Amino acid sequence: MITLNGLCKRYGDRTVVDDLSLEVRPGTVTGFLGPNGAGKSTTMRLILGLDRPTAGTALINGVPYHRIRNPLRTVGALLDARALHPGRSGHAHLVALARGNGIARRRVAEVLETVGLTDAARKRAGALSLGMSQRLGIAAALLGDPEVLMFDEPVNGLDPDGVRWVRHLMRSLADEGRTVFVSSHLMSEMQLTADHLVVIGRGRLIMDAPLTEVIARSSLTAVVVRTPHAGDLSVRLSAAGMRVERPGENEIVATGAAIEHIGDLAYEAGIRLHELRTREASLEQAYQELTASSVEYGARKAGV
Ligand SMILES: Nc1ncnc2c1ncn2[C@@H]1O[C@H](COP(=O)(O)OP(=O)(O)OP(=O)(O)O)[C@@H](O)[C@H]1O
Repeated sequence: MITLNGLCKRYGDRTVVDDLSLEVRPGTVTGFLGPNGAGKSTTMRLILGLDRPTAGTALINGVPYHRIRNPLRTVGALLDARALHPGRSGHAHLVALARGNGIARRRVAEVLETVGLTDAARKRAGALSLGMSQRLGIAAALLGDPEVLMFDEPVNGLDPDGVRWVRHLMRSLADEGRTVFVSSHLMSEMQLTADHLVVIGRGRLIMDAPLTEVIARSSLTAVVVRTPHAGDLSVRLSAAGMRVERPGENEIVATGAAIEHIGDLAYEAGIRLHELRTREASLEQAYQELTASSVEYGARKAGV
C-alpha cells in the first residue's frame, strides 16, 4: 500500500506536486496518468525518497521509504531505464544489486528469465536497445520480490509483444496481491491494464476512481436507443432531466442517466424498443475531457 498525505513539492516558486492525498491499494493495478509535466515522476521520486517533500508525507506500508529496513524487498521501481552504468552488463548490474541488498544470487537468473533477457543480459548495458533496457529495469524492480511495485512509463520503447508482456506482468503481480502503480501516456494500453486510475494535472489530483467509473462519468458515455417512437420517448427522457440527441429519425442518444432508468421509463410509457445499449467512451476520450484544462505543453493546431 502506498499512502500520500498532503504531499507537496515546490521548486523555487513553482509547485510541482500540490497537496496530493490518496491511497494506492494492493491487489490492484493503479494507472497514474497526467499530461507532460503534471508531476508523475516527481511524485514517484518522492515516494522512493529520492526527493524530499516540501510538505506532507509519502508512506509505503505505513512508513517513509528511508525507514524501510529492506527497501528492495518491500518496493521495486523502474524510473529511468537508461540510468545504468553503460559499461557493465545487465547481469553484473543485477548481481551487484542483489549482493548489496542481501538477496540470493539465484534470484538474478530467475528475474532475467521472467523478463526474457537471459541471453542479452551478458551484453554491456550501453549496447542494449531501449526496450531491452526497460526489461532490465523491470528485472531490477522484481529482484527483491517486493510487495509494492512502481513503474514509470514501463512500455516506453517496447514492441507490441513487449507491451502485451508488460500488461500480463502487471496483471499477474496485482493478482498475487501486490500493489502496482504504473504511469503511462498510452491510454489504450492503460484501459486494458488498469483497474483503478489516479489522474493528476499541474500537480493536483483530478481523479482517483476505478477505471469503469472514469469511463462511465465521461460525457461521451451514453445510452443509445432505437425505437419507432423516438419523438415521444425523447420528450419523456428530457423531462426526466437527461440530455437527449436525435442522430436519426428512430434513434436517441441520451446522457445523464443509467440504462436501466431509460429502459424502465420506456416500459412504463408502453414504448416499444428495438435497441437499448450503452456506448462507452474510450479512456482516451475520458482522459482528454478530464485533463483539457491542465495540459501545460500542448501543441497548437497545425496551421494555426
Ligand atoms: N529538479 C527539478 N528542478 C526544477 N523543476 C523540476 C525538477 N524536477 C522536475 N521539475 C519540474 O516539475 C514538473 C513535473 O515534472 P515531472 O517529470 O514530475 O512530470 P511528469 O508528469 O512525470 O511528466 P512526463 O509525463 O513528461 O514525464 C515539470 O515542469 C518539471 O520541469
